[in-house]
Amino acid sequence: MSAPALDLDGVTKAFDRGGRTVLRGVRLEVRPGEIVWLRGRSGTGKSTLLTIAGLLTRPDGGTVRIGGTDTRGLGERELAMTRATRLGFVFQQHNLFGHLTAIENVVLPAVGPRAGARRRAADMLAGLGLAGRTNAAARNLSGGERQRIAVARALINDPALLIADEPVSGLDLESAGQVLEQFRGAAAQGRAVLIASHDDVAGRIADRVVVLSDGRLTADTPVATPEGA
Ligand SMILES: Nc1ncnc2c1ncn2[C@@H]1O[C@H](COP(=O)(O)OP(=O)(O)OP(=O)(O)O)[C@@H](O)[C@H]1O
Repeated sequence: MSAPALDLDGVTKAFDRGGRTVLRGVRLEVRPGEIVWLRGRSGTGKSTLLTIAGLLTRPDGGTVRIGGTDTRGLGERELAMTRATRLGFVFQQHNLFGHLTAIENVVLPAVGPRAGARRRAADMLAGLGLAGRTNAAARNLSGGERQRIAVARALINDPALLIADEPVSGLDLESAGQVLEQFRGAAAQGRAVLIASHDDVAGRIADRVVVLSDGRLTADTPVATPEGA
């Protein structure tokens, strides 16, 4: 069996000021092709957990393995390279550059030859029903279109693990459904997907749900997929 795309073991994190311990020994595996939905009340530390899983924040203790590689020994350059080539991120605020076109935003983080990246980006945008919007400035697109472009951007380097923090928050149901379909497609291609979301709609695509409470993942319940979903 292949290594988990993400393996967190005994992860702890406290923030200096106020001395709050946010994570108290989190254990989580996400396997290739699996979609895990991370839930928890506001302020419980979901974003903190995602930034640790995404190698943007170092934990105080515990291990973070990406594709079986222990990241503790990696320096900043190696962490940055791992982030760029093996991880994809989607945030609540799509973080697109408004003055750049849709395709320019998707290609921006591409590693390797530009021409190939542009072809892949154009294919992805076409697959998202955005072929006609390829050269539109991001600021002129709807929130749902921008978030679909943000997912395409996260996939440009063919990451093994996709990490999404509140990716459908504020979107109407149809747009949210389209964004979630992209995650489902990414998982069908063998990518692992970890989504933190307050929206129950995330349950439509999740294989598992884990709940963060008091610094630990306290529940790990299979999600029933509704008929026809
Ligand atoms: N850089 C930081 N410095 C100090 N405290 C922080 C920092 N980042 C987060 N925190 C604190 O850690 C706790 C968890 O925050 P986090 O954003 O991870 O929660 P969350 O579950 O994602 O919340 P929400 O659902 O509201 O987005 C909060 O009390 C927050 O104030």
